[in-house]
Amino acid sequence: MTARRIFGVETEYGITCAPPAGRGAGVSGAGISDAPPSSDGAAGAREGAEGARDGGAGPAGGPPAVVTADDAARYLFRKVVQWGRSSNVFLRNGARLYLDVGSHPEYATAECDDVRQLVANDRAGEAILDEMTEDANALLAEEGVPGTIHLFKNNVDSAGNSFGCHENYLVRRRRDFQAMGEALIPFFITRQILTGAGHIRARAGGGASYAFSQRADQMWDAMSSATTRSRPIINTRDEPHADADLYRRMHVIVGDSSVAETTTMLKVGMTDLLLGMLEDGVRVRDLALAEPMRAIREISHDMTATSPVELASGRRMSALQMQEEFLARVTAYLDSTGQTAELTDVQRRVLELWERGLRALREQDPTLVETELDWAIKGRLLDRYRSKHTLGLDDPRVARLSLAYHDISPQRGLATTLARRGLMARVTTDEEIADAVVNPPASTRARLRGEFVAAAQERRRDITVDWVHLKINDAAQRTVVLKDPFSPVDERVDALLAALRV
Ligand SMILES: Nc1ncnc2c1ncn2[C@@H]1O[C@H](COP(=O)(O)OP(=O)(O)OP(=O)(O)O)[C@@H](O)[C@H]1O
Ligand SMILES: [Mg+2]
Repeated sequence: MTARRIFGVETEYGITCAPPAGRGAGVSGAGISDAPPSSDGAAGAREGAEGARDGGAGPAGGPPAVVTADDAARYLFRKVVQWGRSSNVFLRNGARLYLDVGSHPEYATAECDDVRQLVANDRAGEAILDEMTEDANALLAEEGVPGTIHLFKNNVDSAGNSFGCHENYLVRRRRDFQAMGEALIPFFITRQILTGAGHIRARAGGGASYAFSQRADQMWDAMSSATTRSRPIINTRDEPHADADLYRRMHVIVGDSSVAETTTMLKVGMTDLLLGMLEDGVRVRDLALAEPMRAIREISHDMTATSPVELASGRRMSALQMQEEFLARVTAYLDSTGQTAELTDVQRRVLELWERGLRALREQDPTLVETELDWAIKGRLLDRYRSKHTLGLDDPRVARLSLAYHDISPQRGLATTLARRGLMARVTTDEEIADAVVNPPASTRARLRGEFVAAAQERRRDITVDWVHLKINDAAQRTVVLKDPFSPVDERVDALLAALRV
């Protein structure tokens, strides 16, 4: 077995309220059949928190929304606020749900220790937010407010404002955290050729081109302790949510939100395997980039993945060659340490998809991954639609179809239909997702939090919870601090639960 690791994914969602039919309704799911997406309603997905903090502009193009993104977010969270008296709550499945600055919902999965479990928990977040969206739309209808709220699992709106999908990995504390960064920065900059969500990018002189990543153009620094003023690849703010003597939390800011489960699986799974090798002391010094922030953009824009970028050593390598190096070193490390034979099924699937994704690029044959990697699934969808209707990539109908790929609604979005038709692969089952909506991961600290939240809800008791604290708000103010995210059992929590149930 590879070393056990805790990880969690935070996803910020784009939100918009589209005008009703007649004034341009939301994108329909029809795009994958023959009819064009019905209208331009959803094209103006509003900016997320980061855009708002940066003073980003409002949406460009698309009709004016009838309800602002701020108002839509308030409708979305109305029930949550009634229930939790806050728009920042922990749920009985161990996750955190909140409304950040800039009116945009964020779901942070509970701590997971297995990639498949993480994928189910990430999808559970979508299911929870979709249910909230349906409730909010019913509320709009009741109040006679025209419009439909859409939630998008993407990273950039039509005005170019960006919002994030952050990955968190528990790593053992070492003095050479910065040295790990030497290997991780070129890894994060090049993995977009596999895990990018696909992005229609307006060209300066007119027209558009397809790029790997929505997020690449938005990153400004390699490493930094701030995510608001600067936008780093790794956030070095030291907040481990665990015993600080033993651990750090690697907070990864770069990376597109993933729609396909297999893309989430690969993104987190490949990073976990590389981290295991680096934590074991293997160094990767020779792949540092000369100009990381320039390289991240160039690599995103080059769909061949074969144009060379300059390394700090003066050597020139393509993103494809660099990812081939990372994969070769991880595979050799797993072999030489006897871990290959003990990999889990999902870890084998990660290595296989990593290899096949690179082969697809080497052979320029996206059909090798066209049901598994977001950029390829979406690229195929857009290509077929464009050739059927003879449209340019810069046509607004193509932009709307592209946006519908990210709409989390099983009715209005495309993912559910694509999966049903065998055009998008799955990792989990619907049952696993339904389970993750109500139950926390059973193997981590999240289990304790989930039980505590559930017990408090049932007894209507007032509590305060965060990643490490469980507290009953009564005269005794009993608090338990959970410094070990690996541990799903704790006698102190048993006592706390007993106190809640009296
Ligand atoms: N010790 C840990 N190691 C790795 N991941 C963790 C650990 N504890 C919690 N996590 C995960 O980290 C994520 C934290 O999400 P949260 O949105 O609260 O992030 P934050 O960076 O602390 O806060 P913010 O987004 O407000 O800046 C969750 O997905 C959670 O499961
Ligand atoms: Mg967060």
